[in-house]
Amino acid sequence: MSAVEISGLSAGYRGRTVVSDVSAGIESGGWLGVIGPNGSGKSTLLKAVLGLVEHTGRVLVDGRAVTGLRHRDRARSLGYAPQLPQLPVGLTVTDYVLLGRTPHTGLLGRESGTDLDVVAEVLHRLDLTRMADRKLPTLSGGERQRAVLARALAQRTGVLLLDEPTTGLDVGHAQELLDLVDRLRHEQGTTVVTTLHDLTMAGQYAERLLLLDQGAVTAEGTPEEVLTADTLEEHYTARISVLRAPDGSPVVAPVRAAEPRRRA
Ligand SMILES: Nc1ncnc2c1ncn2[C@@H]1O[C@H](COP(=O)(O)OP(=O)(O)OP(=O)(O)O)[C@@H](O)[C@H]1O
Repeated sequence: MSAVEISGLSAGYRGRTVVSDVSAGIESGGWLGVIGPNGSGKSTLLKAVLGLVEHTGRVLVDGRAVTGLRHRDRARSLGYAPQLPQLPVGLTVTDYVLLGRTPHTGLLGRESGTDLDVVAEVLHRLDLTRMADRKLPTLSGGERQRAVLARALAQRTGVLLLDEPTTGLDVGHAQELLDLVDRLRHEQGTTVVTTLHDLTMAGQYAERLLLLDQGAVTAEGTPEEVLTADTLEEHYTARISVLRAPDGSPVVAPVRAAEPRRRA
């Protein structure tokens, strides 16, 4: 169980600020969805929470400052699945997911029976058992995406930061993955922060949404509050209708222009 408190977080690269003064609180077992157009700073915000990019401001996990944690302790409390991970070509799926256990392995760096059990369970949950011995480059894009999530889940952290976890997944596997993350938060109190481009899914799974535009928070609240046609049209420069699913949740539908655009 881990509560996350972000206050006044700004971050950037080589002196250029791309995330400005973001504050957000996520209670233990909560799910915050970070949305926003391309380049608005979503990935950078996640990296700043992890301390991977230059930043100012504060991130507390259960009241402890993340910047004060040793690398190993940080990796025990924050699990991260990046959007574009570097995948070591020579590793099998099992070896790669075992890397997620590194913060827990003993001084000699040998994996224990518990580590292997955790990996087997995570592979099973993500429907990867059949591929356990395959080399990473032989996986399809969606299978690779699930292996990246498997590695983060194997870390068994109280907080999961997932950057576009459904990229490249078909709708069934995307739902399966988000359902699994949702189960973890209900069963184990895992606190979740995801970036998602699929706004309908973001609204269906996250309890609260934070909309970034040019690095600043432009809307924050429940999916019903944030996913309005006016707000989305303004910040995404898009034509949007917000429909309702049978359960009343917002369905964000792009609307095609009446006149086809002519090529110049
Ligand atoms: N390593 C880097 N060095 C310099 N600039 C960077 C770096 N990574 C990202 N940026 C810039 O920071 C800004 C925010 O990028 P970021 O990846 O956080 O956006 P995003 O909202 O996650 O985008 P997308 O939806 O396209 O994935 C962009 O202008 C991007 O070009």
